[in-house]
Amino acid sequence: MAGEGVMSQRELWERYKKYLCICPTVGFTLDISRMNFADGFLDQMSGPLQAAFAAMEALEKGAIANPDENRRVGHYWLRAPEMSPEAGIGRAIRDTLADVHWFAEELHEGRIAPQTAERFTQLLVIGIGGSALGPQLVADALGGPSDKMRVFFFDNTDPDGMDRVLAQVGDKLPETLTLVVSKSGGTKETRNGMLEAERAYQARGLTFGAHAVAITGEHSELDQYAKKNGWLRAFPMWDWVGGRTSVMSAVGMLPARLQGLDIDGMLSGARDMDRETRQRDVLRNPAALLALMWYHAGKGRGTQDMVILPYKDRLLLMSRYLQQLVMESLGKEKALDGKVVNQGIAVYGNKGSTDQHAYVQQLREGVHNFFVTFIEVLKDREGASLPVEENATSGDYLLGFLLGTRRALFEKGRESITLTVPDVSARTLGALIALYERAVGFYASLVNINAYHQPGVEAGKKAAGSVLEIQRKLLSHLRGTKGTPGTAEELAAAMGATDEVETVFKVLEHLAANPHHGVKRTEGTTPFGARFSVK
Ligand SMILES: O=P(O)(O)OC[C@H]1O[C@H](O)[C@H](O)[C@@H](O)[C@@H]1O
Repeated sequence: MAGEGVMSQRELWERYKKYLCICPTVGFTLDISRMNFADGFLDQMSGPLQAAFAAMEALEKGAIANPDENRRVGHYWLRAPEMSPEAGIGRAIRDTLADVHWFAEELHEGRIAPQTAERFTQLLVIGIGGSALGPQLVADALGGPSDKMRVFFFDNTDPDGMDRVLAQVGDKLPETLTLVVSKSGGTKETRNGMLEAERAYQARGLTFGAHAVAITGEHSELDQYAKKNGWLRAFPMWDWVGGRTSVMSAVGMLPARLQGLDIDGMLSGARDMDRETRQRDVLRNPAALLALMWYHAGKGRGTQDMVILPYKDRLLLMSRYLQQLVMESLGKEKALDGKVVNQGIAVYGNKGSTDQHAYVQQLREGVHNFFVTFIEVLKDREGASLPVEENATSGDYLLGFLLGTRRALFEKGRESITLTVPDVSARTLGALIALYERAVGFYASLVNINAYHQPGVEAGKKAAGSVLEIQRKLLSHLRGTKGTPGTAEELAAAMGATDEVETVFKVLEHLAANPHHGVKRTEGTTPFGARFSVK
């Protein structure tokens, strides 16, 4: 099979009907007719898929599904606490959710109030990775003019990025609640963001703790800091919830509820999708079908990139969210049996039809290393639409462009999945997230990897730590020599770090570009001959 050149429209319609997966409880359909798998493929995969179902069932019952970290994997319990393997876990989930509702209610009513203003009206969320991407997606997808609080994010250690956000908050800082979110409680970017926020409050004569809430693991560094400094509250994160699947814990639920969003709707959408994706009949299970299509597209080795194209502005951040969920879960060096496999699937995308005017040219004609997932949203907007032409609205065009692009790609043998959802409501978003969480879990089983750890992330963090260590040594050396300038090579040698001369050079260039440490740069005859000193 090689696209519409080979299959007639009539045959495609038959294929569409044959394979369409309908999820009645959430109103989704998943169409895999434009994936060129052979007729026997689903049968062929039934053995490995049954094993994936069994592994998922064990995971949901509380098995150690993350063996490297010796942890359970409990994000499905967050929307079905009665399924958790211990009563204590179920209780913790319910109590935390009740607390989230209570806290938001108290805050909206002004019974929990800021130090000097009458009410909290703004929300600054500080976190990174799984502690930011979910909350950002939810805030952007579901937010609107009737929100109870305006939401901002620090999701990096970029000083200018933080200045930009604080400038937007502006005079409303006294009415701003800051949530600091970190499962481990030790992530440096988040720690830095917290310290920068703290300084901003102090600069206005405000006590940070009276405006701050932590969401973190018990006894973490952040938890201790929050307690010591009298923060308003700390909400828990549990070790059986991974960062990238934490959006339905307090991590996502607290900011969303504070914003005034329907978190119960989100949880119910996820719960219903979980039920749909527990079915063992593959044609009724959209998560199993997704995982199988990923396997088909990339031959179980991730050779094809996953392009996520929602035709809806509100779902713009979906691809960013899925980038972490898919790539951090599936991008692994070793299989569960220790064999080197270098697995993963690359994810990118923004939104249609916008991207049709950017990279879709390459998708149709260029290097053939991807498959597309179109996300179609049936509901155009609240209320009626303007006719932009006779019998056509802007929303009709959106569908026209989606179907047109899908056809143009398929004509060239480029495959796509089409996921159709009714709207962008809290329920739909919960179901969408749940669908991908489970698809990732199934796919990980199909390729025999641990989806729930991230050993590769540590290497970068450690290396960053040693850069900062070199900088500390360098500055103390420069201060000790009282203004004697040196080149990067001379300074590295003097510090006994000849091998690290490139790092020394990069650090010096950065220090000299910023006023804080008082490092001065004098031009040399070559770029590498510049001399550096501290006054
Ligand atoms: O929530 P935190 O502990 O601060 O972690 C934030 C993020 O950073 C880590 O490096 C992990 O790779 C992510 O999975 C995690 O979501």
